[in-house]
Amino acid sequence: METLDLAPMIRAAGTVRLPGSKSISNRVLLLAALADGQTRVHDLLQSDDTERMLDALRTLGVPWQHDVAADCFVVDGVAGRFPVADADLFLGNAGTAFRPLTAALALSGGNYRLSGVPRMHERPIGDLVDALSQLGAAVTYTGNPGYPPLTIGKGTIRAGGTVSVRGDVSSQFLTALLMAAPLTGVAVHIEVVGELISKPYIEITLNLMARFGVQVEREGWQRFTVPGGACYRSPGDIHVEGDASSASYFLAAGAMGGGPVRVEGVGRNSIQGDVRFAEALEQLGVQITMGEHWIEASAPASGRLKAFDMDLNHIPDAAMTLAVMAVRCDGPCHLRNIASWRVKETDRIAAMATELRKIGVEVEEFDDSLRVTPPQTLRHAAIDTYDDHRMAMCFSLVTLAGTGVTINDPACVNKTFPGYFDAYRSIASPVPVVAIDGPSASGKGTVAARVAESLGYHYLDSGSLYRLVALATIRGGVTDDAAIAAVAETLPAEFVGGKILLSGADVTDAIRSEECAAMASKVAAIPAVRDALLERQRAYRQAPGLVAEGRDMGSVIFPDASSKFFLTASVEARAQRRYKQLMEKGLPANIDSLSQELSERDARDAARSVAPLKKLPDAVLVETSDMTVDEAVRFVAERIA
Ligand SMILES: Nc1ncnc2c1ncn2[C@@H]1O[C@H](COP(=O)(O)OP(=O)(O)OP(=O)(O)O)[C@@H](O)[C@H]1O
Ligand SMILES: Nc1ccn([C@H]2C[C@H](O)[C@@H](COP(=O)(O)O)O2)c(=O)n1
Repeated sequence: METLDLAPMIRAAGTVRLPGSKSISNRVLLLAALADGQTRVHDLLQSDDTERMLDALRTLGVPWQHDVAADCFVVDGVAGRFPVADADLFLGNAGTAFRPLTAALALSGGNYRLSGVPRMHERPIGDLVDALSQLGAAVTYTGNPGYPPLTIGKGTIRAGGTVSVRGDVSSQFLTALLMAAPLTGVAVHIEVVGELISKPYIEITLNLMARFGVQVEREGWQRFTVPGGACYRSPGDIHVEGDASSASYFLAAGAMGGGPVRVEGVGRNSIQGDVRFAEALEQLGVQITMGEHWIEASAPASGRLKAFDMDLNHIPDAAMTLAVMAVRCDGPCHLRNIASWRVKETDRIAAMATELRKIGVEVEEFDDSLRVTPPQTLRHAAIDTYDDHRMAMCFSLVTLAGTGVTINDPACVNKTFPGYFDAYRSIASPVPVVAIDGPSASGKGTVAARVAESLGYHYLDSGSLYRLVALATIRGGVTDDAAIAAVAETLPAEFVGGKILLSGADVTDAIRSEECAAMASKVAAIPAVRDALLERQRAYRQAPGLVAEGRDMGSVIFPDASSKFFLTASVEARAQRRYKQLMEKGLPANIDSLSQELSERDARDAARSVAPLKKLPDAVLVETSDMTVDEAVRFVAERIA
């Protein structure tokens, strides 16, 4: 499985042009296909879900082409009758393709077989099939009753009458019925049973049907009438708005990372319900400004995101973004009325709870709500994404809450936003790292500590971690690699006020012995030890920045470091420095044996197979043999990017 490591971010600001809305794109494609005349669709979302719809339309004999020069998709409508009357359609996990196509094909008088990925076969469709049956359609389940896959036969469509459909599981059932109703040629009255959820999505459907010439009459949200004889006519050109759900990640980034972050493609006049995410952000104190086609978000003036308790039924997709923002709020947050999460790409309530807990958040999970209590600190975790694009995009935001994350299967964002991570990195700036590597006694510790102090950055002496493992190993009499790695995994070390503690005891001087240094070099060659210490070292990357020194800071731990240095000096110069250091501490020393030990240690550190000591091509070489400490510090400080 592919994974993506995201560093902790220090701020977010900039502008993102949004990809087209998934909900609008797939509705427009189907309406354009069913319409009379040619439609030129501009700004169509190009992603897995729209590809499923485009593939299906091609299989059904609807002519369409991508006019690359004009940057639009041209669909030649079939005026309500698909040319291919017998076909197999695979629709992946695209609910916005599966439900409307089911309805349109069920009322088309052909024979079709519709299937998807395993998760699609777990997503209920029974309420839609029941409603279509009331109209005389012949739809049967080929797997579990109530779920795809489906077989559609030639039904006998009944004239007039009223059909009822449940509105409290997925609003896509009503959308599908509404869009397909004109194919019957007769008036169709639809009554919604139960409280209609996600109403803004129905507004999108009605708005787009009107753009294609079909006006639906409605009485509140309970009763809809599609008039008899209604048929779709192409509006000629149609523009797809930017995706308001995708906008939520960037607006949240502006709120969590300072901002301003502007999204272009949706704004004040959007027909998408998820633009109301901006109102939800305002309740958190976020500063929002809006134009006709853009929205901008900046952090609250107070600097604190306010805790919230909100009914989020009207913005179910964007609500996921709020669940992750809750980790930075100033108190427990309750997300209510989100039961529809359970039947989306995955059970999003369960998935969100599981993954938030991995990063150290306290989460209470209820049937239709989530309560999130922000922790003092977050920890790094590998986030499972459940083949759910929104899980991947949401969890990128924890990088603005003080920790890095690993996103498993990041390509799942292709469902709606193939370029998501590039767009995110274009507005989010990683916490800067100055990586200083080099051999023993080259002066990297001294220089790194001074540079960190002058910049006000955190400081990581990575060698001390290997020395601590070495000391624990010596003291515990541990010899085999697996046991040494286990020591590294659970190393009970603390850094308190300039002192280094192991199991609570001060070992600041003990880890500096030559015996410990030699052992450190040996345990550092064990791959499992290095793996065990990896995230522990990365956790030092915190705002406002980090200066990290060791052997593999620039190559393995922080390969994206903003500045990299390789500090070195001749063996003679380094042996002299170490000799002086020991003499000052009143410890016995011998120049020749120090030279010998340094050379052996350098050779071992440079020859090992994992993370060997070496100068990277992108590191600045600092030859300190003839430099004073002050000169070396100045040399580095002047070259920090
Ligand atoms: N440019 C320099 N000129 C003279 N002495 C220096 C210079 N840089 C460092 N020193 C001295 O050399 C000694 C070793 O330096 P330091 O501990 O910083 O090296 P190091 O590379 O971090 O070593 P190790 O990897 O063993 O921890 C210190 O006493 C330090 O003051
Ligand atoms: N990033 C690091 C840091 C240290 N080591 C190993 C190699 C050294 O011999 C030993 C002690 O380091 P020092 O305190 O002298 O910097 O630890 C490493 O492999 N990778």
